[in-house]
Amino acid sequence: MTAIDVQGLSKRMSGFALEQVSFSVPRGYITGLIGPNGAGKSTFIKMLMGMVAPDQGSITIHGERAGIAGAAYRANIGYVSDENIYYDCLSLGQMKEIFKSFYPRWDEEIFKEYLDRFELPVKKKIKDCSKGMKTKFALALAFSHHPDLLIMDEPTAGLDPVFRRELLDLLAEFIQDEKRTVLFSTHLTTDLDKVADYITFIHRGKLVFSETKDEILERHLIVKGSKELLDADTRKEFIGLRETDFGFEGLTADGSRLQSIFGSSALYHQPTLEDIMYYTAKGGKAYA
Ligand SMILES: Nc1ncnc2c1ncn2[C@@H]1O[C@H](COP(=O)(O)OP(=O)(O)OP(=O)(O)O)[C@@H](O)[C@H]1O
Repeated sequence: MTAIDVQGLSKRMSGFALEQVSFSVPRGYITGLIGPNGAGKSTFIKMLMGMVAPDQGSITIHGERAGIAGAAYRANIGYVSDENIYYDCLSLGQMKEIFKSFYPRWDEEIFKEYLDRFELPVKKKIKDCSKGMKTKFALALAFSHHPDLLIMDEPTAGLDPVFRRELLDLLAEFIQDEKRTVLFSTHLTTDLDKVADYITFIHRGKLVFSETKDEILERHLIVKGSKELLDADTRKEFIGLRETDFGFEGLTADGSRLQSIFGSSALYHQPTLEDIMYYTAKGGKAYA
């Protein structure tokens, strides 16, 4: 089952273009959206939420076409923005009163539980809250209207490590019934190591891959060797290369192929998600 289906999505802005992005987010799992600064993650998330209109392509959420006009599907989405989208002059309690009127499945008891759990003072004005408190408030709101889908833009940024771990546990709990789905962007790939089932990687407005985390980690390989192994053909096998006077280290997306080419003359190890992001972003331009 698919929660989100994206087909041929394009958006042009000054100095940036999201180009022909197509992938799907499976229902019942946690998908991590990764990519370097300016890759287009927030723009993509805003398109999901109907806050930015695509130039071309379509987004379908639980079978309903997403868009600026069609607001009904949004009641089923718990959304956490990376910006403060609340009124600064209001208290948390006052903001909640406005927010809940948009959500038919609003659950006051759950909201109170999250306020306690996150230690949020209901009378505190939003402008007086720390960044982490605002994120916790956004999460409390999102969890309190029984969404089927959580879409979050860098929810773990600005959170202390203890709460970050707690949030990851909450996400794992959220998808337990296998009908609910989480999509979140992050720069903290260690968060994804812990909870993500699928990874979608966007770089310079283009989709690099969207696959299960296990498949991604299995097929990519870091290769180290002496410079004699590099020639015009073997260089093409790498997504990114770091070269020194003595040797090289590079990332390939087809580990078994490179093992059959270099055999025992090179060293191999499995990359982390951070390695994959680093080499993809730097490409051939990375030097030690
Ligand atoms: N309203 C806008 N008008 C023009 N350009 C924009 C607008 N919003 C974003 N951009 C540009 O679109 C590109 C992608 O930005 P976006 O915020 O989607 O990236 P991101 O992957 O979320 O980055 P980061 O990891 O730094 O948050 C950037 O070059 C940015 O300057």
